[in-house]
Amino acid sequence: MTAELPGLAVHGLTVRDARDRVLLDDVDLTVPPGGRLGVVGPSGAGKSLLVSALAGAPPAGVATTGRLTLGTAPPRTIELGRITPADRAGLAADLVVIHQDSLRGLNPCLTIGRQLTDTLRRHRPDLPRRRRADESLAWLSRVRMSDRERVAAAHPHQLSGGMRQRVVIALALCGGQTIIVADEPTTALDTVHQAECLALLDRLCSDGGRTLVLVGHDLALVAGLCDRIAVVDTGRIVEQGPTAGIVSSPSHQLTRDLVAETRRLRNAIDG
Ligand SMILES: Nc1ncnc2c1ncn2[C@@H]1O[C@H](COP(=O)(O)OP(=O)(O)OP(=O)(O)O)[C@@H](O)[C@H]1O
Repeated sequence: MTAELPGLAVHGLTVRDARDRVLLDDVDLTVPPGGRLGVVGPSGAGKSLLVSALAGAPPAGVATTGRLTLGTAPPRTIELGRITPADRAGLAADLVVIHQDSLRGLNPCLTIGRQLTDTLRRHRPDLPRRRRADESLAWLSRVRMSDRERVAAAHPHQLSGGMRQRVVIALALCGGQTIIVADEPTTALDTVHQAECLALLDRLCSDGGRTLVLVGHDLALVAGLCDRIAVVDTGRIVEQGPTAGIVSSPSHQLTRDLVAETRRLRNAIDG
């Protein structure tokens, strides 16, 4: 990756449903290498559609146009309206999605250890086979699993929701992809586990210099991790800029409402 290339850029992303209703409207977003973009918006704004388009996997029944550029050297440009199998393989090598529902990110039939070694085999073929099990355990330590041998031997349903989400983070990061797209990665968790998972994501992304797109509806949570924020409403980016500016002087009414709600909650907690 070079400094001139974006980590990730999407241009003119438009998604229409079968009745030609526009669900995402000419979305442009750019994240520099190692940058962190938060995408915030209310329910139904189009956040999940954006994530699926970035992953090159729009839902069936919608028509997608636009261009995705991944700033690897050489840069990879993908026409989102006609994704080829080679595009999909390239995307999977560079970008990984963390979903809000940990069960969706895990195979219920395989142990956690097996899922980690399979991911390492697929994405890090350079890693000798005999080292995969140790590397899997090392990733379980990195996501703060105290009893990592037990976790490695467990199936997903034998773990708590917070543990599963930490496993999902380990699985997403162990493959070495440089771009992480996290779709409300902690929504299903209580606030303590939320904070723990976000701190992990923060640290592990920093360690690897990874590019992060963090999608969510909670402005405070997203602003805590990201250097830029884009606000999405009914399929459009209504405002974007550095986090400090968005929070201190929001210009769009939706952003003002989100900031006011965040302040109200903080004041209520502070008493
Ligand atoms: N497969 C689909 N076919 C048709 N319309 C869809 C499809 N998926 C989503 N939509 C519509 O697109 C709009 C945006 O949906 P999306 O799921 O992206 O919202 P969201 O911002 O992720 O909401 P939430 O925060 O509640 O998950 C909604 O009006 C939704 O009904």
